[in-house]
Amino acid sequence: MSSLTNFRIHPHQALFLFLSLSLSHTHTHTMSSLFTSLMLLIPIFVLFIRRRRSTKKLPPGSLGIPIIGQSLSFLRAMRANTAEKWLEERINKYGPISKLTLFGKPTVFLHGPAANKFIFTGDDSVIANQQVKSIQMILGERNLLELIGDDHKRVRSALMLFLKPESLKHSVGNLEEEIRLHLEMHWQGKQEVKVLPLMKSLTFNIICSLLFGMERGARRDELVDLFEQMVKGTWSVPLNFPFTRYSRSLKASKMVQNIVSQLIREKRVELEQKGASPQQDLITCLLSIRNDKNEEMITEKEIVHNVVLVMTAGHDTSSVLLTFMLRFLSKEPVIYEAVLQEQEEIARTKVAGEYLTWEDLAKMKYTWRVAMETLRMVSPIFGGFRRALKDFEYGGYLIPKGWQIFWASPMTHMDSDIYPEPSKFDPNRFENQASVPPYSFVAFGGGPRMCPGNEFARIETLITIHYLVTRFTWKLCADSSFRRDPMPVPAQGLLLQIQQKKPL
Ligand code: HEM
Repeated sequence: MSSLTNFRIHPHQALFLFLSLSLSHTHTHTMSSLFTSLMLLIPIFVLFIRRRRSTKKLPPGSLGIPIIGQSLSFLRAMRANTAEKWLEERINKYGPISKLTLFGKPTVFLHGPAANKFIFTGDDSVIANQQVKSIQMILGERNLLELIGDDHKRVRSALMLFLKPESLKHSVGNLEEEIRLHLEMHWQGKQEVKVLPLMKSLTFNIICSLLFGMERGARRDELVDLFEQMVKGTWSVPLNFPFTRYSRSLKASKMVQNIVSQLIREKRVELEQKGASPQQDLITCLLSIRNDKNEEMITEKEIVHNVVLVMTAGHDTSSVLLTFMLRFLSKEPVIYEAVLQEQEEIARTKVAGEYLTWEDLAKMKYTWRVAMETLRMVSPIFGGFRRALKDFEYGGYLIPKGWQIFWASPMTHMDSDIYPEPSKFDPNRFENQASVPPYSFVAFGGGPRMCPGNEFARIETLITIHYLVTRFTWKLCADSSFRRDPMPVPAQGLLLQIQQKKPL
């Protein structure tokens, strides 16, 4: 546990200490020496109690109306893309630690790299990663975000078997095929495209095909519609009444889980009866992990809930990154030229139709810096929640058991002490990554729960950008402002005028 955390001593413990000391004296001394001891101990006891009380302060701020608190005003700010300003005003008013009520629970908001470190690496017997009720009910209680201790390690290592770079190396060709197919279907021959929905469809198809081994067709189409419906309710007030965003989302989640369960049944048959390779997709890989007694180590419920999590965590995030990269590249001609040059150099080494290799991806250093700068300025994940499992102190304030702990990436990413001129788009900030202070770039989180899909996201982003800059030119054709819902959504989905300059 971080040294910043001091546990409280309960009043009965202090009293017990006091009485034990006094009584041990009665065995050996006279009444007057007992009296003297008591007189000496009373000021120490009073000081002890005072100290305890002085550390018992709750953080500044107001909890507002129970359950609702500041949720509606925060969600309004998110939708108006003023959530950074909303939080900045809090920080200016109350400092980096303040209390509020979000999504039905008393919450403490913590700001800054030290707070990020504390949250990401905190002892999980004190800070649990439990999500807000609305998210938990939608994604399922056995998803990785809800698991702690050995359960978290077991399921996370199972996912990493598939998401680690050594395994992903073999997926570059398949990934490239999905991307080419997408460009042939949705970009080739078009003059105008709406980027965000296209990127969502691309990243969803990539996940369905590479991670779930799910064929294109009616089932994938049904899944994508239900999924969109499901995601909309993740950051909402958890009121389960007919026609609320939240209840629609819960209903969609049930249907998504049914589709995934059916898929698992099919994969189990393929694995047990048709000798499918465990490496063919994530679901088959999870089904094939066995203990000494040849029992499945990841339960069916865990597979369902984690497939739903990976869909959520890996699809919208990557599509937002790609969309906003195109937006920044459209507005920054010098940076666009540098990306183009890097990608053209790689394209020149290929004959028509030849696939990119793992080594090619390693050469795309500048393009990845552009991605990191995009993530700094428009993080797909605005922030996240943890829950206090015990009373603890942080920064001199008491954080009571049961409260939520809220972190928000944009507040760190736009801090001018860490990133000079934070509103300037400058990928060279990441040229020397060692110069970025720890826990200051938190687009992928940090610590033992850092995003396990970051390498997957890197590969799909680099290959997609390679094709977009080397095969097309584009121009923004409308307003490029955006709102958060809860992911960043550009106005009109980011409309681009495009022209194909080379065959795919
Ligand atoms: C640009 C793309 C992505 C971004 C910005 C992103 C961001 C994040 C962040 C910030 C967290 C940590 C949340 C927290 O600690 O509260 C996280 C966790 C997670 N991400 Fe990603 N992610 C991306 C892509 C992906 C992909 C492609 C996958 C899967 C293929 C994925 C799967 C996960 C999972 C399973 C977790 C939970 C990890 C755990 O609790 O141990 N993410 N992601």
